[in-house]
Amino acid sequence: MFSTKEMPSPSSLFSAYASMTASIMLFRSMVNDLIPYPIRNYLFSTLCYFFKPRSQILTLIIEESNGMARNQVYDASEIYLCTRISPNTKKLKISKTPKDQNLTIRLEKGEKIVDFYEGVELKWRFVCAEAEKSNNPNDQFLPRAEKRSFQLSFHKKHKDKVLASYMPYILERAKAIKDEQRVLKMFTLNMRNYGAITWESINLEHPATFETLAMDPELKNAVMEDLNRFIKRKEFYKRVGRAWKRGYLLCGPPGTGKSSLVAAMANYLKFDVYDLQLANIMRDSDLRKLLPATGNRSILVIEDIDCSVDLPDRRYGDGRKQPDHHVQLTLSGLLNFIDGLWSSCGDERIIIFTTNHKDRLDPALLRPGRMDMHIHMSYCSPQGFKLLASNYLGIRGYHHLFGEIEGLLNNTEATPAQVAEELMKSEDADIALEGLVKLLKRKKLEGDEPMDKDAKKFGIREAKRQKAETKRRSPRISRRKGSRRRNL
Ligand SMILES: Nc1ncnc2c1ncn2[C@@H]1O[C@H](COP(=O)(O)OP(=O)(O)OP(=O)(O)O)[C@@H](O)[C@H]1O
Ligand SMILES: [Mg+2]
Repeated sequence: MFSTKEMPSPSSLFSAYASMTASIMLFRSMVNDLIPYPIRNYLFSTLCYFFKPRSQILTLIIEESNGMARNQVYDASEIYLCTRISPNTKKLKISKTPKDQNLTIRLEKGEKIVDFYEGVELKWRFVCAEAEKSNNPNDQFLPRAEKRSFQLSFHKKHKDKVLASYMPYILERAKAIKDEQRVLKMFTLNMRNYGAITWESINLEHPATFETLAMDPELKNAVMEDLNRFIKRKEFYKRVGRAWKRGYLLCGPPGTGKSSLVAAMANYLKFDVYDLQLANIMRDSDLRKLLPATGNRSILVIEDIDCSVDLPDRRYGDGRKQPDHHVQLTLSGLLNFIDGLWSSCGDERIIIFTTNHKDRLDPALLRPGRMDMHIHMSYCSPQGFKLLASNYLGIRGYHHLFGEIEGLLNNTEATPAQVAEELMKSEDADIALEGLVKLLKRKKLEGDEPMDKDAKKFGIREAKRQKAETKRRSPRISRRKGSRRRNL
């Protein structure tokens, strides 16, 4: 403790302060005179660097484009953040183009979002700044472009986790969201003038799914599992040196759901469909052009393979016979194309052949290893009928006509298409099911149902033979013009 006597007087304190200030000013003016400005500036910023309190926050800047190319991390973040919008978000931009199925939601400038990943807090901010002025005098009247970016801030100690785990997670999630919203395309052949042939696309809006498909439940599961395995095995295919492709042969009578199954597969995998109508292909060179022009993640479908190939007398669309190099497009020729050219380009491809007559197919197609899975679509079973009744009429449980219908289905060959058609005739379940009972009884009376198993097999074979015979006799050109029903 100071006694009052020992305390410095205010006048001595003031004079000490005045002399210190004078010395500092003298020192400052000496420094200003002796040390040039850039060096002073450098020394000052270095001192600031050492004495500034250290921030524990790391901020990543994710810009929209990386020079000329778009930044995939930005696009993925934009998609991902739409799923993380909290009630605290104040402004959002929404839009929808005619092509979009859903509303597109985007953050507005300056909006913030807080996300949590494995216990780490991540703060996102959407930043929108005016782009730098262009030096090009022609651009001076154009509106200044915006430079958009996301700023992602988090504690420095999580840097590795964010870069190695959170970022890949965002890319993966964004891909899954995009796949879900993807509008599938259906490509068909477009004949141009002078015989040029190209793919033309429309949106594929076929509503068939595995849930709505009436087929043997075990077979349905087997197909779905096969597709799942195929999708997951990119690395496996690479390791064993095989092209990442899979082939299915769908066979069964007309109206058993082959085309519906193709659509269900496309909807399930979110793959585009390329419908290759072989009857329209005149030249080998068309195939060479068309097959590599198909996209990844797609299904190449060749319907009715039994009647599309081995046309010995292919003509131009106008009926003129092709001059010297008249082409016979054989199945083995096509398979060679598929094995060679098609296999060497692209990934995640599926090829599907459909046929009503497996027995008429070239053995080359049936050879083991050629098509990975043979799927037999058959007549409507009692189980299949129940699924259709539930889908079409909303009957989930019991109906008094079920017993009779199931009995009739066991003894008649009604296709799911025929059953579905009857069920669509009335919204009243009683009326629709009575209609179906009548149809099945009529089919039974007409003798569709043979007495025993062997006779039944013979009946199917005979019907097939007759149908094939009719087809063979009909002029080919009319088939090419589209007399075959295309359901996809
Ligand atoms: N298994 C099924 N499950 C549900 N609906 C089906 C089934 N099979 C056929 N249908 C109905 O019948 C219609 C025709 O079926 P689809 O075109 O799939 O038969 P397909 O086997 O391809 O016949 P085709 O051999 O004549 O090409 C479908 O649009 C669908 O409504
Ligand atoms: Mg079909």
